[in-house]
Amino acid sequence: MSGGPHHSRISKVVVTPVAFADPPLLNVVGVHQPWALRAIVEIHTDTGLVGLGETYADETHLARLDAVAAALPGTDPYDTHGLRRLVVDVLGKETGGAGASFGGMLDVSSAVDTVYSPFEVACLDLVAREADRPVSDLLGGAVRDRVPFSGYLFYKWVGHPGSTNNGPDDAWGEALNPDQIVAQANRMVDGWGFGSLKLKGGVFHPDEECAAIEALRDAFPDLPLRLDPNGAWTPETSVKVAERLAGVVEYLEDPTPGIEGMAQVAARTDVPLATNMCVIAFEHLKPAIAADAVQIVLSDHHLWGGLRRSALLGGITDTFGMGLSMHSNSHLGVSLAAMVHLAAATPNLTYACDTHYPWKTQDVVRPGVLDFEDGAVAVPTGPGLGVELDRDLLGELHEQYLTCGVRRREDTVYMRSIHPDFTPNTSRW
Ligand SMILES: O=C([O-])C(=O)C[C@H](O)[C@@H](O)C(=O)[O-]
Ligand SMILES: [Mg+2]
Repeated sequence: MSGGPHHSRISKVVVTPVAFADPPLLNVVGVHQPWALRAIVEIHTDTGLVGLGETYADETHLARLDAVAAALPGTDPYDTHGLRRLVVDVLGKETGGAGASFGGMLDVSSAVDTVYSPFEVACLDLVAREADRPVSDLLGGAVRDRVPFSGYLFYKWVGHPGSTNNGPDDAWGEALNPDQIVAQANRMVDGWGFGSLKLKGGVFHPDEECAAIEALRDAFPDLPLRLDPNGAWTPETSVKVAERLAGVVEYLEDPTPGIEGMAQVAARTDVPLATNMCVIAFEHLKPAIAADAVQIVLSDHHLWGGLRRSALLGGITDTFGMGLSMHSNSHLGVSLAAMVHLAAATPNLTYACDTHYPWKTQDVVRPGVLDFEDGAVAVPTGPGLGVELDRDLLGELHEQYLTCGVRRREDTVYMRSIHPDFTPNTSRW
């Protein structure tokens, strides 16, 4: 028998959809449903290791994850280029070559990136566990040992009308005016120690949202502030808001939709513009840079094709003298761990990252690793991502998925079930 080393192979892949209680957070397209969905990806090897990933769980996406999961056994967890080719191949077959949209908003290459991401993260978790090193070491090593996050403020209702999850009212209370937003910010800062704040806008007239930012400035004179209306304003309105909030916000995020609209605004203000809407895939970088449309890109490893491609994005923004920040969606601890390792190993990530983490009351990972102190999470130093699944909690949240009835994120549909005349506020003001 030859005495060469045994190279681990993927033996089994499990994708578990989960649902967790989500408060009624308002945004430009509606309101969060009572349940947020995620999928937890586990990749097992024939050497007995398990690597973890986390992603969205809309049913179209889930079907794609399952198709890739079925094709993975026997492959090499170190071969992430091979993994990507496999995802392209599987998605091509699944869509009959007709193209693949994700959640009705992303194009083919983004669907590949989005499906590839949790498998890549799980493979890196595996490889790092095998090497007994943290994932950040696979990304070039941590350049910081703590990753700062911003407190993510939302306008919100007191509770979900007619829903029993979270009880009729959640612990956060109503936030529909500047005083209530300041109260919410106090709770965020007191509980988590955040050193910067982001307000999700696009819900009310821009004058009201500017007043909320000004109230936050009065209440927290030293904290950097951001406002993100997700494209609710015209370029003209965006310029007016930028004039009003110049020197108050560190950046305005997606004030208006599209690279062209953002470029019109950028030409008329010195307030930096950030985006996680008009630059969401590599092919958007060239036109955005050529038009000088955005000064800051928000990375997101779930959308940009995993941790290594997000690191590549960091290199590109650095090359072109752009800022880099990090976007989030409602997520659990596996995603947070991956975000922390990526941020730790990205030298030019100079803004505090976004996170929805404080809004959730349930998780699938064992507690004690990802604690917020002074608004930052210490980079896990154990092997891999550094987080372990709690099988009981995973089972509980999977059961919630099975019974909750939600199968995709539909903020507008849910809002219309409460306010039938609602139309999304995109470019409304
Ligand atoms: O920065 C952003 O655009 C987001 O965080 C997008 C999210 O979907 C946010 O609007 C939300 O959770 O409602
Ligand atoms: Mg945004």
